Formats: sequence, structure tokens, C-alpha cells
Amino acid sequence: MSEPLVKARNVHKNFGHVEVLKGIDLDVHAGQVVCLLGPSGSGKTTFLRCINSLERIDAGRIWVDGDLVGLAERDGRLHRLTDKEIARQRRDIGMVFQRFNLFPHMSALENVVEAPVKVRGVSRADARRRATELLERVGLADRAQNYPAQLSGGQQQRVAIARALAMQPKLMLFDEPTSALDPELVGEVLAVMRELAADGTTMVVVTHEVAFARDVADQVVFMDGGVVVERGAPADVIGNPREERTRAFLARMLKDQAE
Ligand SMILES: Nc1ncnc2c1ncn2[C@@H]1O[C@H](COP(=O)(O)OP(=O)(O)OP(=O)(O)O)[C@@H](O)[C@H]1O
Repeated sequence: MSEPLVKARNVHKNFGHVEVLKGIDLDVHAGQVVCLLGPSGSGKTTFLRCINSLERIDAGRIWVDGDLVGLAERDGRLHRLTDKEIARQRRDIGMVFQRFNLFPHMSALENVVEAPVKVRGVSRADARRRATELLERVGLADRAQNYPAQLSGGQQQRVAIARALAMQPKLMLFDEPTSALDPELVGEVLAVMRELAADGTTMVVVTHEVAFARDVADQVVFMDGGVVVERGAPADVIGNPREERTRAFLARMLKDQAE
């Protein structure tokens, strides 16, 4: 098999004296969907943020598409990248946050147009054309001129997904993209994510949506206490978990989600 698009080895991260990640390994191959599940505080969001250099790791290595994240080898030694170099690495990674983070003073269309123009130097006309297509793809063609405050949470999150896709990323990271939404709006965002997965988008998704992970993931990674407790195909990790911790967590989640 080819080199993974994302490769993490023995990743450690501390906040002060608290060890939040205690040696995480992960391989994500191009076109795969990996879902990170686990109880609150297990380190899932922190790990996702490390892939995108939003947090700096204390030990271990992460590669995205063969490039070391946050580091470069020069003169036979590893050096930390400058902020500018980190920003350049981040361009190829799309991230969708729990709380949408749209620019409130820009329309949906302008939110999607902004980064390709400012960061990639795409012409405004081309960026508008592509943004229009992307808004159509997430089912919001008729909302292009609306401001975030005029959109529901589900619609805002779909704009956020379109905005991330506008940079034509190699990799999409989703950090609990539906957990800030009213329950009736969760499905519309998951439907967009299911389509992206079906189109071969490489995705790492931190989620509590067990059914989504079961149906869509190629690999499910169950984390607890800063370590990977178990990983594998959804049929194994969700359908037939080996570890008691995984079983207990899933039982709790499925009970909550059935209510
Ligand atoms: N910037 C920070 N400074 C200090 N501690 C932090 C910081 N970010 C996260 N933590 C701590 O790290 C631990 C792991 O947090 P993280 O958000 O990664 O967990 P999580 O598994 O994503 O949980 P959740 O499902 O609640 O989002 C928690 O104890 C959290 O309080």
C-alpha cells in the first residue's frame, strides 16, 4: 500500500503538567474516512489540532503528504517551521470547527470566496464561480447572498464546509461538526459529509455520531485518556468492540442518541 496521507507516530502533547496525548499513532490513506471517537477530554480535538499545527506537539512526528508537520530538516537537523511556513502547510488542510467560525460581516458567498483570493491568489471571478458551485454542492445555492446571522446553524456549518473545500485541500479535518447544532439540523450536515466521503475526500472526523462512524468510516479509532484504546473497521470497533472501555462508551452514546 502507498504511504499514508497522514502518518502520526508516538505523538505526545502536554498542557502544563497534564499529559493529554500519550503516544498516538495514526495512518490515514488517501480517500479514507477516519472517525475518532471517545469520551470528553480523551484528547481527540487536541490530536486533530496537532495535525493542523494549531497545537505544537511535544514529542513524536506527524507527516501530511510526506511533509513533517511544523518541522523541517535542514543541515541534518530538525528545525521548527516559522509561522509563515506553518501557514503555508495549513493551506492544504481544510478544517471545520464545532462553531462554524464564519466571518459575520460577509455573505455566505464571500465567506467561501475569501481564502482562495487572499491566500492562493485566485482571481475573484474564478473564486466566485467555484464558490457558487460549492454552495450548490452543499445545498445552499439560494442562500449565497445571506449573512451568517440569517442562516440556521446547519446552513452555517454547510457554508463552513464549502469554505474549507474552496481551498482544494488534500485533507479535511472535522472537529465535532454537528455537536453545536439543534438535533433536527444534524442530519443535513452529516448528509453533506456522507457525500464528500462517497466522492473520495480524505477526512478525519472527531464525532460523537456513532451511526455516522459505523456507516461511513473506513477506520474507527477509539481514544480514552490520551491513548488509542482500539482501532479498526467499524464492524469491529463499533459492531464488536474488544475493550470494556469501548463497549461502555458506545452503550452510553447509543442510549443518548436513541433518546
Ligand atoms: N489549550 C488548552 N490548555 C489547557 N488544557 C487543554 C487545552 N486544550 C485542551 N485541554 C485539555 O486537554 C484535555 C483533552 O481535551 P480535548 O478537547 O482534546 O478532548 P476531547 O476528547 O476532544 O473532548 P471533547 O469531546 O469534550 O471535545 C482536556 O482535559 C482539556 O481540558
